[in-house]
Amino acid sequence: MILELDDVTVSFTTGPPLRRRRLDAVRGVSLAVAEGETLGVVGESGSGKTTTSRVALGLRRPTSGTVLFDGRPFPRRRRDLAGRIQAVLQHPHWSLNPRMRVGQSVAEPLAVLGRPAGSLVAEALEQVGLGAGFAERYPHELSGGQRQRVSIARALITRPSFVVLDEAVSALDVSVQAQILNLLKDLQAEFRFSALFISHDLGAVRYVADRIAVMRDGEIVETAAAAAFHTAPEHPYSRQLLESL
Ligand SMILES: Nc1ncnc2c1ncn2[C@@H]1O[C@H](COP(=O)(O)OP(=O)(O)OP(=O)(O)O)[C@@H](O)[C@H]1O
Repeated sequence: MILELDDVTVSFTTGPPLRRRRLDAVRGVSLAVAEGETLGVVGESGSGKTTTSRVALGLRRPTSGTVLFDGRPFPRRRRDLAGRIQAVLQHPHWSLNPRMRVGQSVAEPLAVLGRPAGSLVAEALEQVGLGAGFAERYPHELSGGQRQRVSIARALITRPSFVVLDEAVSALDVSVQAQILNLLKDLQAEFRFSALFISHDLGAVRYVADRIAVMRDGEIVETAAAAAFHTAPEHPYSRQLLESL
């Protein structure tokens, strides 16, 4: 397993002083992502998806439960992961620095590791269907789909074994979404990374995931192979999601 969450709970304390209360953003979540597999997590707003993605990226420690990446707890220093985990998030204009040329943004994960970029940036831009010329552009000169392609190039440039995609296509038009999902599938076939694909959109999740976990109110109510989920979802909430598609 590349990633294993076992009985993970993340709690926050919220509310005004004297009326503080505990809120579990996720509660008792167990999931595993196998080598080369894409696990899809679907759930509506507030179901705990973003918290799950932050735990999977090692950016948030669970209040209780265990998280193993490649069989071990996350290292104390993120740098020790050496680019083995990367993220693609919803709004590329948050992850891409508006003042940096695309080439510099794509090279940044390598720079952090002290590795030379050489011809890798041009190659990465070709791989996501943009072409090397895009390296000179700024994010505001790109369409939403192109920006998300840049984010993907940037995520894959360290050849991660695991990628977390959190609402990675949700901000895009439907036709552009399909292009990006196809690109992701092609890149995964080529580079064989494992992925956690998180979205409120069951259609997108079903398109890319091998298995699907359904989240509701911080808990996983069902995990099933994508094919089985399509024909025979077990949980009433899963059926409801499928019917609303
Ligand atoms: N830092 C925080 N402090 C207090 N409560 C939080 C915090 N982060 C998340 N929560 C709460 O935990 C729950 C799950 O939040 P989370 O962001 O994981 O959900 P989500 O499924 O990603 O929703 P959305 O799609 O709207 O972002 C929500 O009720 C949210 O209000």
